[in-house]
Amino acid sequence: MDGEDLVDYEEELPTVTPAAAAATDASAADGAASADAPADGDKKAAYAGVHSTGFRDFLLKPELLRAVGDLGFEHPSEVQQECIPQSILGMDLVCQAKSGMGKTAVFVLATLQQIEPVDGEVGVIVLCHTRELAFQIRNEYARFSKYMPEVRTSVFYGGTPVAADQAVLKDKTKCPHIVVGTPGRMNALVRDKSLKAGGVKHFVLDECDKMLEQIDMRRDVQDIFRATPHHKQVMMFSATLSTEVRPVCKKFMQNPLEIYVDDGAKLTLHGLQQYFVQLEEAAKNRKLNELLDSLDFNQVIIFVRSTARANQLNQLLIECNFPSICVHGALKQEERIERYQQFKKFEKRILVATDVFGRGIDVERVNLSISYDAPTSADEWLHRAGRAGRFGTKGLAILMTSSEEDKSVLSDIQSRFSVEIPPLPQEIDAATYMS
Ligand SMILES: Nc1ncnc2c1ncn2[C@@H]1O[C@H](COP(=O)(O)OP(=O)(O)OP(=O)(O)O)[C@@H](O)[C@H]1O
Repeated sequence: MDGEDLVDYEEELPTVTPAAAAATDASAADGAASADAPADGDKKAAYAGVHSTGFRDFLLKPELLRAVGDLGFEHPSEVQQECIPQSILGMDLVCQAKSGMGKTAVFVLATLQQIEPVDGEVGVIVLCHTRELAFQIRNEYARFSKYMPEVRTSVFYGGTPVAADQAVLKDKTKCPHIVVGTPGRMNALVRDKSLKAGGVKHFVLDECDKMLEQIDMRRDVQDIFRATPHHKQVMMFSATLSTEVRPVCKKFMQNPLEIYVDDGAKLTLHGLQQYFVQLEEAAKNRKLNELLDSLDFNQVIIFVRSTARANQLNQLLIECNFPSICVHGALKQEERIERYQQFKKFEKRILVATDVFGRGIDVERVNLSISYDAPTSADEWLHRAGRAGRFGTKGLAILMTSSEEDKSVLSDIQSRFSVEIPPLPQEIDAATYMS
């Protein structure tokens, strides 16, 4: 694939006929047994997939296997079983699987397995759409590469001094072999030649639909991609890959393996209960207070549509003595990461967030996701709801609807994912959403 092809697709999106899409989906589905959890029994175990494959069967390097063991991963999930064997051989991959099913480990293991670190050379680039997610992925690399001290990983994103990134890249003894970052900062580093992409052998996009659908990010992604060598492994991941975005992804790849686990209507998480509450805008605060008082939860993320609303709501919750914190794009970068870490470490139980936290963020104890403001699309709902119920655990997602637009998003969600989202009942048995 050369650079020119990539420039073209902005104007002319390739179309996929429904029949072709169905054929692709059907063939992918053939290889992918259903991840539906049985009615009872251990959900976590059920989500591990039906084959009896263990991480050992992937013939990973001993240092990786040891790290996997330390992390307590007993069985690969279905998406891991489907993707790891080919991706560790260097095959291009486009992969869609439900939220929280362990897509990150696929590319982290695939790249660590193949990497041959050369000092002064970046061999792996991973791009994602938010700074917190980049930070989180970098931490995943740190956890999995624990027994590979020769491999250096760095994270680069905007809102931090660029000179620090440039200095790390310039110093041969510090230059990372693996770089995780957000498109804007990464492109700036490529453009000013601090990041020499000529040695890149693996190029990964996480939340790829988000990055390729948003024009400014897509431009940055394309520019970085063009700076890398023609011959390399390309892997892309998301929980939501529409039939429109799939051909766009494939333009970056050569004969990719396409894995769509639990596609389309099946994307709803089984351990997750979903409800809506119809109410007046002015009644939202009172209802939220009531929910936080009456529901049993470990940690909750409350989604709002703007920075101002995040600040206001957070203030209100703090005044009501709730252990709340907020994150949004208007905060200073160090503050954003600091708050993300506080929440992740369970120092706060309530997080009010804009959609910067809607995708990818993995906080194990979150079992409640409340959309105080409705998301703008059905796909964004799925990502938000998926912050609860990670890796097959139980959870609860509640959508507040107050306007006609909210109602239409609700009906889009129900038809897109073939789910019925009922009104929130007066009482819910905590055992049904607490793991
Ligand atoms: N095989 C496994 N066994 C146990 N836990 C696992 C396994 N694989 C991944 N996990 C854990 O499951 C959680 C979710 O994984 P991850 O964040 O990679 O999901 P994801 O598919 O990328 O989700 P999203 O689409 O929401 O970004 C993480 O905490 C991860 O450590």
